[in-house]
Amino acid sequence: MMEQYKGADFGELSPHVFAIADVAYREMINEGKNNSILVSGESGAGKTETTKMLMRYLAHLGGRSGVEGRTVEQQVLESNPVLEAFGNAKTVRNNNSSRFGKFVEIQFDKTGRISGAAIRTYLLERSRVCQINTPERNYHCFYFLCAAPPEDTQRYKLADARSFHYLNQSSCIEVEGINDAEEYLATRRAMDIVGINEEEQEAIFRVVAAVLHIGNINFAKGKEVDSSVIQDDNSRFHLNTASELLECDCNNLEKALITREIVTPEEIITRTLDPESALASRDALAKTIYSRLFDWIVEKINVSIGQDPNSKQLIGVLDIYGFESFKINSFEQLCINYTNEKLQQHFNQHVFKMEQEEYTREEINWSYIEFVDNQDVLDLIEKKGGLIALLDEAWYVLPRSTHETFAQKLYTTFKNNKRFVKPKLSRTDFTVVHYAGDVTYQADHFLDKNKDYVVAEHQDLLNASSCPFVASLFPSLPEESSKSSKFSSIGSRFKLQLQSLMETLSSTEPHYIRCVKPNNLLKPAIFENTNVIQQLRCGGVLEAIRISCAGYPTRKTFYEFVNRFGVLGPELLEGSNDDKIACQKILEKMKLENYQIGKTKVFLRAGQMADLDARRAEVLGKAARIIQRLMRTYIARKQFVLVRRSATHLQSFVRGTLVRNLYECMRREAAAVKIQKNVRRHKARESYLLLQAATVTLQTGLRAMSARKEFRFRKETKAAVHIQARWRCHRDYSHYKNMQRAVLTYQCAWRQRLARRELRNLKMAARETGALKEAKDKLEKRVEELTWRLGLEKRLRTDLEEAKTQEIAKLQETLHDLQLQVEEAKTMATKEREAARKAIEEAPPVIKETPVLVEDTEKVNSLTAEVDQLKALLQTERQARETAKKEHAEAERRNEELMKKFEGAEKKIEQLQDTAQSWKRKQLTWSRRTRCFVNRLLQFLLLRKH
Ligand SMILES: Nc1ncnc2c1ncn2[C@@H]1O[C@H](COP(=O)(O)OP(=O)(O)OP(=O)(O)O)[C@@H](O)[C@H]1O
Repeated sequence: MMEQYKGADFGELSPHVFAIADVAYREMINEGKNNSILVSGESGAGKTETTKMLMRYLAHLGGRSGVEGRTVEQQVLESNPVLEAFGNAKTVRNNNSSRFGKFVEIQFDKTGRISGAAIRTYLLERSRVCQINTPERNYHCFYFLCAAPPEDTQRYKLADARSFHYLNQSSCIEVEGINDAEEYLATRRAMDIVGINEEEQEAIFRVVAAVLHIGNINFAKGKEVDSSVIQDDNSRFHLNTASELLECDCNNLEKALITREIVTPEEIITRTLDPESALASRDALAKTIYSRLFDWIVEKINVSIGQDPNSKQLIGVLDIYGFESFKINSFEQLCINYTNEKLQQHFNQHVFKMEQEEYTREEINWSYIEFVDNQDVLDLIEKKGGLIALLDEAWYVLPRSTHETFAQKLYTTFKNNKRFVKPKLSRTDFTVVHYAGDVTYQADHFLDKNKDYVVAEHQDLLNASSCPFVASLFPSLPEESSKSSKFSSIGSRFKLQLQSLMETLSSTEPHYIRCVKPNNLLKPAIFENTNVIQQLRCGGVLEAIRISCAGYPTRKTFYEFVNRFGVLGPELLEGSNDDKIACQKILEKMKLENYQIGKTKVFLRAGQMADLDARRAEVLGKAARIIQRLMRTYIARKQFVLVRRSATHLQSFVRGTLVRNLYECMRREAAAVKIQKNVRRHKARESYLLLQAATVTLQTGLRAMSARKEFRFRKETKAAVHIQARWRCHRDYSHYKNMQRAVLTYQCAWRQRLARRELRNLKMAARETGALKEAKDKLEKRVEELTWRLGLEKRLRTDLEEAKTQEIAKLQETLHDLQLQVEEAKTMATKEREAARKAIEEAPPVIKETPVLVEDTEKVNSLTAEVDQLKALLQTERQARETAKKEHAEAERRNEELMKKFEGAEKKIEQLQDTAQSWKRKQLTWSRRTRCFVNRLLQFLLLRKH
């Protein structure tokens, strides 16, 4: 809704409080005038709610960012819940009735932003603190505090609201739609925003609690006449608690409640008070404390929000108590209704009187509209000799006056006043015919309620409080001022306040909002028609509508008009200096009707001004568009040139920077590549070296393995050759031995055969010839010679074999077998020799027995042949022996060669073993290096990871 009404023409949209606020704001901005919005209506008609909406709308229009997170407009808005908590109460007509008047001045700076605010309050209903009737309630703050969190209520020693006299006079404790506990917290939050700190809040609620405790102090008759004492322990408890909360002396509080000091020129007389007067004193103290507290809160809010001393423009919003007419109407109602009379008067003045007076002055064609003027009611109340004056007089001039004498005085004074009526059968009541209706007042407490002074004992008591907050509520007054203020009346003070308010309002452009209460049931959507029409009539709304329809709400001096609307016809202004004629020409050109031209002003009908404004706006709009176009062209070009130049500069700079960056990048890239290259090379080298080391180790291992294999193979081969050699040697030797044995056997057999044949031949020869005996001897010699030779041969052979055996035994144990065989052969040879010797020994007897010579010769021949054969055999044997020797020598030579080879092989093995050892050492070195490298690599990877 706010957005809808923002800047909308008045009357364009349906009536709304925002429309009024918008007009006021626009007028203030456009014409530099102060504006005020007067919200009026009956109690419960919605004035306070309307005021809050107005403030919210103005805050919306003129909102600004504030200091420390709290904006002025927020503070202004949040002042409402605080003021409502302490100044509003449930009444018969309204569950949230404002019991004080409020005028909020919202100040704006040149730009139309809210720059400060001031709240003025009027006449708080003090009597409500001590006296309420069902179904009304006391001020909300009392109930809020009683419903506060337990820690707070315990701190203030509070109990249920029903236990306090000031609250339980009415049976209404809770109000539908108000959650006191939540409201307590909301009030505290609002206090925070408004700028009342925690300490001050604490003190405020302490004072509120003290007021409740004061209300529970009761008095009983004292021993002396017209004296009183604290009634019971309960009362004393509340007395003590109140003094604790107010931080004042308990005895002094008691004394201030039950005694009075009368100052005479001679001495100070202390007078005791009867219980009734003590109660009155108690209530007076409670009322004074509460009203001072309320004033302090208002003052604090004003200080906290702050005022803008430079502000020239303001919008005032007036929310003042509505017209009241109850069953019992007292001094407060008179004041309230007096205020409403004043406001009605202001309305009349502005809407009817001043308007019509101006029409007459300007001599325009106008028939006078009648309206109900309430000036006479105001005269009755405020004029010299009026109600307020008589009230002051009754108290100030005639101290012995009672409410009855005061009523009588009224009756006599105003018996001819048509606004004053004396009700029949009444001695103290009087009726005032207000603009909104007749109200009958009971004059019973008028005199007391009009007295505006603080009992000196109360003032001294609270001024001496050790709590700075309480003491500040009752500052000590200078002697002179204390005397003068002691005798000021509430009525006259209120009159002065209203006068000041009216002056303020007169200096502003007023706007009126009339709140109409649809029903008395406090329910929505029910319209009690008679009631509504009554309110409209009483408020002069009907006349106002009439005058708006018939009258000329807008007027401008000729100069102002020409100045404002000259743009609609600039050609009409040429050649003439008369504003009046120019005005007329402009109006004719605009084809307006029913307007009037006065002596100095032009009078326009409702809506005509808006029409002219719209056309003016159109013309100005066109002109503005042209100017804007040219200006924009100029600015755009200028900006373009500037931008171009800047762009060129920027580009050159950016390009330079880019190139530098690029160069830097390239440099870094090259460096990076170099570093990468080196690192990679280093890594490749490391891995290569590692691989190489591993390969060399592997090769060494493999070579060692193959060398060992080769060595083993050679060793095996050598061993095999050796075995083969041994085996062949053994085989050949065996073969030789076998052959030898066979030869010998054969030889022996053959010789045996030959010998037998010889023997036979010899025997035959011996028998034949003795001559053969010589041959026989020769043969024997020959045999002996052969035998000797054979023996020699054998000996030589034995020696040779022995030497050979020794030699072979020295060389190798394996040749032992051969030696044994040789020895066997030797043994066998010996045996053969023996056998031959035996054969020879056996031969002579055989020869002796052969007598034949021829046979002997033949036998000698055959023997010679046989000897030749044996020689040949011996030769063959020798050759065989030679061959065996050679073979043996050959075998030895081979053996030596083999030994040499073996030694060579051993050397090679040793060499290979050395090589293997060195490889092993190298392998160990490389494995150590590899381990080292792996460790370093791991360390490097860990570092990189970190
Ligand atoms: N515009 C509104 N829309 C709905 N309800 C409203 C409106 N205005 C007022 N009310 C209701 O009427 C009640 C009384 O309104 P408000 O307190 O503003 O009256 P008031 O004229 O200020 O009375 P008083 O003179 O006693 O302070 C409000 O509590 C609310 O319930």
